[in-house]
Amino acid sequence: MSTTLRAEELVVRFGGHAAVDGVGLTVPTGSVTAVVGPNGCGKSTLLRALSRLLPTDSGRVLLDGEDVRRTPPRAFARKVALLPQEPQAPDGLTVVDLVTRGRDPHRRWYDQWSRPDEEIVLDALRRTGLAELADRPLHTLSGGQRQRAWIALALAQRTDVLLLDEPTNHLDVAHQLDVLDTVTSLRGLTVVMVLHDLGLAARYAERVVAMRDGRVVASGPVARVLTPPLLREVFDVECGVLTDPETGRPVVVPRRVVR
Ligand SMILES: Nc1ncnc2c1ncn2[C@@H]1O[C@H](COP(=O)(O)OP(=O)(O)OP(=O)(O)O)[C@@H](O)[C@H]1O
Repeated sequence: MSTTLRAEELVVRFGGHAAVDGVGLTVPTGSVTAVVGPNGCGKSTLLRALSRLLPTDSGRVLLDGEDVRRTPPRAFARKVALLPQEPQAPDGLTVVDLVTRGRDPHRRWYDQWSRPDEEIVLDALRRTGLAELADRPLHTLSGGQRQRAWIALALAQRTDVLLLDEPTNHLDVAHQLDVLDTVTSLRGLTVVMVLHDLGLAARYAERVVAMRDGRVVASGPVARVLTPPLLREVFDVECGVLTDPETGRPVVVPRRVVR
């Protein structure tokens, strides 16, 4: 487990507008990074560019030192899994069908479904609390159950890198903690996740990338980035930053908008 991910001077434009505007990023192997910033600042676009879902206008993404445009899609999918913001599945697909697809990059069309594949899928279902719902069609699930099924799919891919766009979307507080405990406790896994909840970012991430207007305003260890002046600059919100007496980690208290 030692896949390295790096972006150099990335630019992604939609029409004339640069949604990602010269972003450089080095993601330390085995670290957990939260990408934060206001609506429309380019977080999802950055994640999609990192996962090669979006072509870049300039700059490059390097995976283990190789430009990802040269990495074949299946090889890429064995190393990097993406949870997009609003994933879509064909009608009628069941939870287990979806999670089983996580094994596709690891299997050739003529390979038999193996015991290890089966165990990996069951493990992903268990870790996301979905074992009981495995045979349910996705469209019959609640929003939070469906979100967990997509996370199970990403886990079943058994990649070194997980890119998660708002993984806690639709989740109740217990499942938010469950999912983030799971993805941040898998040893050696490199996680980059977009989070709107600064409390969760402060609690789970080791590093924070703060974006505004397509650019990285600050990037580094949580306590260095989640500071009142920086939060004001990025979000136009005055915040208090306290220390959780139990964990010693920062707790962000939003106080007022200062536009
Ligand atoms: N396919 C697209 N076509 C045109 N503009 C787009 C497209 N996708 C994103 N944009 C624009 O690019 C900018 C960045 O969008 P992006 O979704 O990356 O923001 P975000 O930071 O993830 O926002 P949010 O917090 O609201 O999810 C926005 O101005 C958005 O309107």
